[in-house]
Amino acid sequence: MQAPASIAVGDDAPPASTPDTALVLVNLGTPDTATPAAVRRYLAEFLSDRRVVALPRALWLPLLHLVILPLRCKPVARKYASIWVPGDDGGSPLAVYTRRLARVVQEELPRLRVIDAMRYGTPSLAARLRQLRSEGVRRVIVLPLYPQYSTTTTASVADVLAAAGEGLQTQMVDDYHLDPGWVDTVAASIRDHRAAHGSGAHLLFSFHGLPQRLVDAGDPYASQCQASARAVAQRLGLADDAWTLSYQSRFGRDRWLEPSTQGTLRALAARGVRNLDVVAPGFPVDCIETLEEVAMMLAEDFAAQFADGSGALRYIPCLNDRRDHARALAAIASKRLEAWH
Ligand SMILES: C=CC1=C(C)c2cc3[nH]c(cc4nc(cc5[nH]c(cc1n2)c(C)c5CCC(=O)O)C(CCC(=O)O)=C4C)c(C)c3C=C
Ligand SMILES: [Fe+2]
Ligand SMILES: [Fe+2]
Repeated sequence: MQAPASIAVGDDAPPASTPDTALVLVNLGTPDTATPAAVRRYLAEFLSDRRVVALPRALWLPLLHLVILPLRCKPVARKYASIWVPGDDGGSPLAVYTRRLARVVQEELPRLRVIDAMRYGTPSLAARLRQLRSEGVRRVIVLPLYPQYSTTTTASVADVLAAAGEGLQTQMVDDYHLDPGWVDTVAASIRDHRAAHGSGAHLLFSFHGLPQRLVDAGDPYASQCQASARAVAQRLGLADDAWTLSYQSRFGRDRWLEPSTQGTLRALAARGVRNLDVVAPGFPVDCIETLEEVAMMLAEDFAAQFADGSGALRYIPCLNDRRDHARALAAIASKRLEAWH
């Protein structure tokens, strides 16, 4: 389904005189409602992307539509319902926080037009590019909200830009996994959380996983995750044995990156770590993978490792619409802008 070329309502309305340069913050995408039908629509688009699942189409598409989607859409819709943000400005957390983040980045960059877009679902990146063209925007900086580059995520945004960016001068930020402003902001969010809620005995960096096969084929994602975690730990002055990196959100039967977050939580519990802080700096905004998988399911699993009820996983929220997050992204975009002058 495609949105009309110009949807200028509410927050989407361009300022009276539209700047000729725009910044588009692109996130993965998420269902429009917490219903099995919407989840099915979203997952069908997402999981049909060859960048995400590279299996031969003749094998994968029947498996996806006849087995995976029918099995998955109902339980996943229930998960989304458990984290849905209420209110007029509510919706799926990923959509809500991406939209709010774009508004704060807009405040930081008054001379640019700043909008959000999604790789899958709505508002689609292709529709946003059409909208910007119709508003008279000539130059677009595309900033995928993936701090670490992966062929499955970042390159897929580049695919859309190549297909739908005609008539626009475009630049894309490939990654920002060691950007000093971003590293500072992640470190500050951990420090703030520890100051407010007490410091756990250990810090776990949990990143979204990836099939090992892609890493073996040269995807830089895992090494960028490691570099990000190390940089943040260094910024916090943490000793090497005070933090661990792991990968969450497995999907399918392939071998995924190790160690898994669930296995790591259990190993840390067995080692006697009772109070564990978990942060997910691969996710710029909170979503089903952080709020449901980590803050609900994995937190329960961790607590269950201690029969006397003494264990607690403390989830540190994503950067979301924090002012320093918006400033860090604005600075990354501004650097790209300078390259154009
Ligand atoms: C083969 C499958 C998948 C790959 C490869 C993959 C890579 C990948 N994903 C993200 C970020 C997010 N993924 C999210 C949800 C999600 N991811 C997959 C599968 C793969 N991801 C599925 C099936 C789902 C949907 C949820 C479910 O059915 O369990 C999300 C959250 C979306 C939301 O609506 O909240 C994010 C964000 C990265 C960064 C990445 C590769 C590096
Ligand atoms: Fe994913
Ligand atoms: Fe998940």
